[in-house]
Amino acid sequence: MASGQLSRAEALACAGCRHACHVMLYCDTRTQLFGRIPIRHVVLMQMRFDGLLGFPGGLVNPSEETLEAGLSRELSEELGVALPISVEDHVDSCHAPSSSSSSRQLITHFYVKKMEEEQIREVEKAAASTATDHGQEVLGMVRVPLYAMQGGDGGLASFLSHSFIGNARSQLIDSLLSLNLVSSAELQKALANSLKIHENAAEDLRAATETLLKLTCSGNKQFDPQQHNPAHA
Ligand SMILES: O=c1[nH]cnc2c1ncn2[C@H]1C[C@H](O)[C@@H](COP(=O)(O)OP(=O)(O)O)O1
Repeated sequence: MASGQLSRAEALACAGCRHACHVMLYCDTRTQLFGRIPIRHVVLMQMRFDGLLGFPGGLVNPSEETLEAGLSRELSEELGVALPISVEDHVDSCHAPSSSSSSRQLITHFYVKKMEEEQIREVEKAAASTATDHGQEVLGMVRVPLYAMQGGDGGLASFLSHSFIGNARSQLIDSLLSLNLVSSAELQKALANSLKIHENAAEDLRAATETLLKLTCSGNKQFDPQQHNPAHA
């Protein structure tokens, strides 16, 4: 067992811990992007309310429900379908990085479930139409692009450079590797390109901040606070 990981029994024995369960739903596909780039697999993630990428799921109370029943309940809220999740779908449990929002330690339980392509399409449709969380806690489902394009920058590398909640990025990378959805060479290239994209994005953000400051300053020259403050009238 990798460091930081817990057995299911150890995790459930943790008194006072909070528990969250999330699942990676995926399928094989023969479809090709632009009729030439094999998509190979559809892997579902979601854009959360906080602007971060994560897997569907949420907090579960093991004193009231099993981890799997709790996960299935969360999925009906987020995806609009109550997918049955079983103990066999469980991949690992581990302590989440500590957060300032709660003093109680969080344990995250991760599951992986393989589905048929048609079932994945049904999930996507329901998530955007009947799911109660759509547009609120979940801003939308997204498919993870597993291919590389545009000299290696586009596709998986670009996707991995986004911001993820908790350990969701490593849950994705570990699963892609262990399920052989992407080779380790492809992943290494994607991660190396992702780091470069991240550095360029930091530059872009600095430039955008400077532009905003300049615009704010030039705007403020036209707006004379002395004239608009009743105390100076
Ligand atoms: O995809 C994830 N992978 C690992 N940890 C995650 C993921 N999504 C959320 N989390 C962590 C961080 C969150 O604070 C808790 C609770 O999850 P959340 O989905 O926000 O729970 P609720 O919908 O509010 O029940 O788990």
